[in-house]
Amino acid sequence: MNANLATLHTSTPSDLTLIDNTLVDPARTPALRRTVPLPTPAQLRERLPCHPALAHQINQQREAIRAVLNGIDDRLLVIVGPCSLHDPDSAVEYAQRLAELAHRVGDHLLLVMRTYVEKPRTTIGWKGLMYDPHLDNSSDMAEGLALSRRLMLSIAELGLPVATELLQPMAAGYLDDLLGWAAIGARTSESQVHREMVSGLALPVGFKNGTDGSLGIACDAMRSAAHPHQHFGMDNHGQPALIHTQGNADTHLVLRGGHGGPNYQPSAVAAARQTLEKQGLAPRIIVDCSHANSNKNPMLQPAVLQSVIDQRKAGDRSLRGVMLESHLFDGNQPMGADLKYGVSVTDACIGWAGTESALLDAAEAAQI
Ligand SMILES: O=C[C@H](O)[C@H](O)COP(=O)(O)O
Ligand SMILES: C=C(OP(=O)(O)O)C(=O)O
Repeated sequence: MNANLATLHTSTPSDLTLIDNTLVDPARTPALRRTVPLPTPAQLRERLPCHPALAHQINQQREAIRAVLNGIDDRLLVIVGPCSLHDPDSAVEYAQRLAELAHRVGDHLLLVMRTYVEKPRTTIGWKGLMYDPHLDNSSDMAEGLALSRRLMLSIAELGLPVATELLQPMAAGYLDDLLGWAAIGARTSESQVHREMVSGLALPVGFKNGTDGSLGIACDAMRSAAHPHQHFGMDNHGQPALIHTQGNADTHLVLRGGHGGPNYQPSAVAAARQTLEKQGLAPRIIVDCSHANSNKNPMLQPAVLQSVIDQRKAGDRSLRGVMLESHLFDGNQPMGADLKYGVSVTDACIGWAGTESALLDAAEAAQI
């Protein structure tokens, strides 16, 4: 017999043990999978409630974002903030500065804070505050969920609309009542499960083009999410459920560039607009000034923002908003023991000084 085959582990029926009504081989299964119970979305919402006045504010913010996306309000939507939140103190300090700036530029720009607590990874890496709030691979997700919700509540209390990427559909119920806007990222726009989830969300959602630059998956996503779905899911009490959704009419395209380069230039935006129109989709476009649109060089983001403003001034009203990755200080840093305050631990960001000046310039340019 082949020596490799002889060393293969083979279980006999008597080795099998009943765990959770499933017969498993205990010599193998525990090493592959371990489960830790988490609170349900309803339990977390009860512990950290969104009180009626705040819920009313969030509904009004969703309406304001819809009005911008639909061209009823001529302001530019600006979804701005850290690539990821990793430290509550710097997140709140950032939010305080942004809330103050939001008032100053509010006649021309509608500011929404990126409050990203889940990170999609190309391969592996830190997955965000929700998954690993102590930043040490201890993966205290119960604390991560609570901390994420607490932070979003604090940011919303400052009067800012809250934006995030919804990456894990089962986690959406812990946070979605606090969101003014959400993104489906480049790595998940093609996913049926995400499209189903979006079809049941009562908020505006941007679908990003794929990492290869393809618009088709985001357009398909918008068409799919506009429809009612019946899908498998979990209700807010943690019960597996058949979910019936109504369809979401408030989706839009987010151009983030791709492997072939940026797609914010006038020719790329015109092509995107035509693609949307050909498919009967509303020409609502947001440009992500970061990622492949800035070749991951955060210092190029203001130039991308300027191009969007110039295109709007030249008459392109399909451009309804921008995204910027911004933190208190420029750049990023590797995850480690001595983290610098206010510096991103994921993608490099533009610092507050550069952010503030780019947004003040944008507001001024919008009035001319
Ligand atoms: O915006 C963040 C990153 O671009 C995204 O999470 C992918 O990151 P990674 O390629 O470092 O895994
Ligand atoms: C991951 C992000 O973007 P994308 O999906 O475009 O890579 C992000 O905005 O954090």
